Parts: sequence; C-alpha cells; structure tokens
Amino acid sequence: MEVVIVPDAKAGGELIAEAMAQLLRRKPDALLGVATGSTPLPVYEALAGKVRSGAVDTARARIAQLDEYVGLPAEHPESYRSVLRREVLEPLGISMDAFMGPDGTATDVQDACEAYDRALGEAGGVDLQLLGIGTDGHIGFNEPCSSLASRTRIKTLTEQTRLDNARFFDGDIDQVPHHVITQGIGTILEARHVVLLATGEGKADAVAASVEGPVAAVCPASALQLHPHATVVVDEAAAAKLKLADYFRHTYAHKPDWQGI
Ligand SMILES: N[C@@H]1[C@@H](O)[C@H](O)[C@@H](COP(=O)(O)O)O[C@@H]1O
Repeated sequence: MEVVIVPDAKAGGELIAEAMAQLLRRKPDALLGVATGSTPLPVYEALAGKVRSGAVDTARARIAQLDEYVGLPAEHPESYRSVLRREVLEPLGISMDAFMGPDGTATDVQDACEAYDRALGEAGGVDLQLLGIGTDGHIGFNEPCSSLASRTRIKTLTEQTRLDNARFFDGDIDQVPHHVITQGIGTILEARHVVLLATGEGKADAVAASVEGPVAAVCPASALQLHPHATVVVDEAAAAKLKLADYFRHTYAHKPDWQGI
C-alpha cells in the first residue's frame, strides 16, 4: 500500500485525475470505478478540466458504479446513478451507454446484486477504482464487520451513515433509505488499482486505522492492505493521526518519476 500525503483536497484531486488520464492514454476504453460523496469531487473536476483542454480523451472510457440506495427511483436526484450522471458522466462527456451500475429499483434485489457482480467481470474488470471512506472506515457501503471476502449484495446502513448522508436529503434522516446495494469488499479488491482519497480531520481516525491498524472487518478499508496495488491519498488533516507520516512523505518524495501512483 502506498500512502501519499498531499497539501490539500485540490492537490489530491489533481494527482488522482492525472493517474486516471494516464490510464486512459494507455487504455482508452478503461473501466473507471467511481464513488459518490463529497471527497471525490476534486478528482472529477480536475479530470473534466483535462478533457476540456484536450489533455485526455474520454470518448471510449467506461464508468462503473460502486454502490446504490435501494428503493429510490433511478431518476431521484440523490440516487447514486443520478449523482454520477450529474457529477461524473456529464462533465466528462461520457454517455449513459458507457455506464454500468446495480439496479436499486429491482424487485429481486439479490438477483440484481449478483447480476451486477457478474457484469463487472464480464466487462473485463475495473481498471481503477476510486474510493472515499466513511468516518467508521466503510468503503462503498460496506459497513463495519462486512466480510472482507464479500461480493455485491444488499446491506443495511448504520444510523451514523444515514446521519452523515442526511445532508443530501434536506437534512432529514427519515428520507435516507435504510438499505443499499454495494460492491462487496472482495469485489472491490478485484479492481486492478484501488485508489482511496480521504480529506479533512473527520477522516483522520479512519485513515490511521485503515493504513496502520490490523486488517480487520471492523474497519472495512483496512482490506486495502491485502491489495497488490492500493494507493491512499490523504491531505494533511486526514493524515494527522498517521504515525508513519514522515516515512510516507520520504518515500513518495524519492520514488522514481516514471512510476506514478
Ligand atoms: N457510499 C458513500 C461512500 O462511497 C463514501 O466514501 C462515503 C463518504 O462520503 P464523503 O466523501 O462525502 O465523506 O459516503 C457514502 O457512504
């Protein structure tokens, strides 16, 4: 696992957007796994800037969704499908034909989960999966004690996560669904490169537990320690509780220029 400490969220966004751009130059039809939440927005903004300036071409890029609320109509403004259309696909000029995600409106939710998990494999697998992190260490919607081998499935949200996400539902927790579909931790770990971005002091405990704590289901993001190519990008505030921060700074400052993240 590589930990990169950047000065602020904008620098983190630029670093990850450049990694995505390099991937797309090498593999124009790369499948990018994207996350929702506030944290990844600087990545999408930086990548959209590169598309506008002609530094990268997204004509053949494909996008895969990480997780979804169960029961929200697909056209609901806060369904993750709508959020990703608004924040990722439209700014990047990628059509919905190149988008894949789980069906949060399916009557048979289990079947929808299995179908999406299969579809990811049939699409050749995710090339780069971008993740945020919840204050409790969750990735996607894999709440604490999710199996580290889990596949795409239905999960029940904790009260804390519903509270955290109420800000997208007029601050009203009652509007936040209890159930979600999320790629499992085992599914996420199949991506060729996993990049987690965390910013702000609110994420410092979760980052320290994920990077320097034991691999444990109680902290789902710690599963990234098992991945052969995982990059954790953190700003100074989110890095505040890392005991090895100086070591991470030193190794990143001295790595070969050609290596990228
Ligand atoms: N399912 C999403 C996660 O993918 C995201 O990482 C998390 C943190 O969101 P934020 O980046 O807004 O803190 O929120 C939700 O739970």
